[in-house]
Amino acid sequence: MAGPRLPVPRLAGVSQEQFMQQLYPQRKPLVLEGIDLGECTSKWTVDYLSQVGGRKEVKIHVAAVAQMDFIRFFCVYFRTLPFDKLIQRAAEEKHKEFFISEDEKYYLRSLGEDPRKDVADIRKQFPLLEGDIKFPKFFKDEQFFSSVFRLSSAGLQLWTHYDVMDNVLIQVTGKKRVVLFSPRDAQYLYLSGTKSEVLNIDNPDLDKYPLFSKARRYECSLKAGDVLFIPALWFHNVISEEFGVGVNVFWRHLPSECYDKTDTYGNKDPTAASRAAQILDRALKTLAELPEEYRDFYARRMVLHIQDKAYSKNFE
Ligand SMILES: O=C(O)CCC(=O)C(=O)O
Ligand SMILES: [Fe+2]
Repeated sequence: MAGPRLPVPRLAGVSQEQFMQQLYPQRKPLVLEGIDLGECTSKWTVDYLSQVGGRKEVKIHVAAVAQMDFIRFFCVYFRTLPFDKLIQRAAEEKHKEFFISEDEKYYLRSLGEDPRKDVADIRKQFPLLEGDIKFPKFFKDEQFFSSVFRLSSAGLQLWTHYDVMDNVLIQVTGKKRVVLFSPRDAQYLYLSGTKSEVLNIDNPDLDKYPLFSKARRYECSLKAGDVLFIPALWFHNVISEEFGVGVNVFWRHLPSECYDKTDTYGNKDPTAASRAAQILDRALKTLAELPEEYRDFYARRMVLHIQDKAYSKNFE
């Protein structure tokens, strides 16, 4: 049986004050309608983007199947294309020129100039597009982390993952379906790093992933002009129902010193969480010195201790 399904609330005409004071502190996803995004929603056609976005080489994922398999990267390839070529290919269904197959799909997540050192910022990498888009003014300027240009072929599905920044995902053109899961349901998602191993969320293999049926599934459809607020740590899985482009803006929720300074993607765990995970690995190595019966007993006691000391009492 599939888990409970819940709609993501949609709200129109939300002011900065209402967002900051009432909505943001709830740490729940929301679709915001009617936000002033500038001219991008009408201007960013395939022709316009291929002309104005330029010929610069961009790194992309090319998928021979719609559901990208990030675990084995089976049928997913990393390639580069000039931006204008990418736009044209991603917007068409069958390709005359292709890497793997005539119906391959494309995904762009834009990167910084030097992806190891710089965060993505659409205003720097695509300066001619900057004037067309206004970021929602919900956050303080100093919270800004990055702005990422995203582009996807129709039908492509991005695996379920979490990011560590607050996020406003601006759907500029095209439609997509986004399914979200609460950070509190992480125990049902079979995580591998920041990603869930359950690729087929609509028809999951429950023999392999029985707990997945307990995960509460929040769902929304985004159309051009919609903005989805994804709080940090909320899992999201995205299917592009049509070819479309979007921009997501990551904002820091915590003070900047809490984040990993080498993170350019917005998905490295806060440093205190990584340090705690390293200490836990050491604790596990120490427990391994005991025979199984004792290791099991003390491991269970440690789990109870963590639950008692570190779980929040405020969450359902
Ligand atoms: O809409 C997309 O293509 C992916 C969105 C996403 O993962 C993000 O904004 O963090
Ligand atoms: Fe994401």
